[in-house]
Amino acid sequence: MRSLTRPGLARSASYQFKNVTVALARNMSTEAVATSPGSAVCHLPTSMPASAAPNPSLSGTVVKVQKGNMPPGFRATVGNFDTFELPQHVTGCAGDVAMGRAIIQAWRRDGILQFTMTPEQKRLRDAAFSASKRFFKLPYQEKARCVDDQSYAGYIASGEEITDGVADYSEIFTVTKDLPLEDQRVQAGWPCHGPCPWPTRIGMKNAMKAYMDELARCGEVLLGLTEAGLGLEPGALTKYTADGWHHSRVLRFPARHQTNGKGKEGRGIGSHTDYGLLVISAQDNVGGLFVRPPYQGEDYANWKSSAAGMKENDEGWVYVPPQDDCFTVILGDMMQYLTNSFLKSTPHKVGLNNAERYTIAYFHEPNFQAVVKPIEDFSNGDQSVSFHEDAEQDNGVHYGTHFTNMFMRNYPDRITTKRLIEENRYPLLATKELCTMDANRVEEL
Ligand SMILES: O=C(O)CCC(=O)C(=O)O
Ligand SMILES: [Fe+2]
Repeated sequence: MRSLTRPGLARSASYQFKNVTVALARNMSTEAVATSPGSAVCHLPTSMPASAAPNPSLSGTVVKVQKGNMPPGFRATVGNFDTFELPQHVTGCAGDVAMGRAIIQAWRRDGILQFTMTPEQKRLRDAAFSASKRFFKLPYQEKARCVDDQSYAGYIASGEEITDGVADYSEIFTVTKDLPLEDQRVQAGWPCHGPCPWPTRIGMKNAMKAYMDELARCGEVLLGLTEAGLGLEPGALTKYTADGWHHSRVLRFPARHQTNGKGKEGRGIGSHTDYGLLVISAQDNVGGLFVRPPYQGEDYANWKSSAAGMKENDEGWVYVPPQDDCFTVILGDMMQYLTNSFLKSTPHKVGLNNAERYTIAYFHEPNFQAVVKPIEDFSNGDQSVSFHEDAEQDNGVHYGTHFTNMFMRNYPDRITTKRLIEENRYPLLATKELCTMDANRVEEL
């Protein structure tokens, strides 16, 4: 097996560190477990990685897992990720800073972390998964009617989604912002804006709405902790998520065919990165997800050129074992761009297993109109990072354009893509109106 070096907190060539005190990523600073003085409400990771107990995800051991767990035909390290218990609110207390730093270290080391579900979150998750199962059991004709020609929301049949030119066998219901036809943005023909074509009778709309509202709250908490961990002003990240383009993919993966869950006839989802800030997922107990931790020398910028298909068949993937009552959180392209790759968008892929698999991925995103700009100065514990001298001299990334590009590429034959092209809507993305969030919400755009 090719040996892969992990960056830990090592500087990348384009970073300029001030006060370089580089701690080993694995050697968690004591600050990370320090409680806030006099605070009873501070919250700490439920399982902090102890430096004495190496995280197996880093051991480099290749493990063959028994049937019914890791999809057959795959070789990967089995992950054992840091698990956090999130606070209800972020106040900026010492505990928030400590947890923010621990969260950042986990993402920089593993590309993924977990947080535990509250009883209420378990209830919402169960209701959403039940609705998902009711939906996918509907007759094909009924599911196929759940399509909209202006938004990308609705049903995606198995084999319809294309990643890196190859069909994926996931069956999906996408939920995007459910905008009525009278909405001004829909009237104006803004790309991707339109209703969500919910199925009738099966209670999916209410279940998904309640689930996504709760994850939107968690997404804001995670961004708040990330701000605290990076030493940023409150709002440095969350200013982008006002009326964020949050969406979800409700997924069902069929059981594999004879092709070992790989290749044209049996791939779950090919390797890719997702587009926005955070992806918060819940999976059932079947297993199929793999993530690729940040490796030195592996640099992708999916907003510039597609990262789909990268390293798909290489060594170095980490299996994400189903973990009872935990959400996983990976990072998206906009988080990478904002932090100048200090936090990288997490490559991941899905293999088909012996049994069908259900999962729901929630995407916590910037506002569709947001133009995201890299943050010039931040810190991570003792380590300060500045991009003043190296900052890319570009005009930022327009999130709505990135989202539209991704969906047009993944669904080239969908009615939504055809209408977008026929009505020449794409150039609207470059107009001032579509590239500027409300000035009260995001300054300096
Ligand atoms: O199935 C999963 O766990 C992940 C799904 C995924 O990567 C996606 O929907 O973009
Ligand atoms: Fe994904």
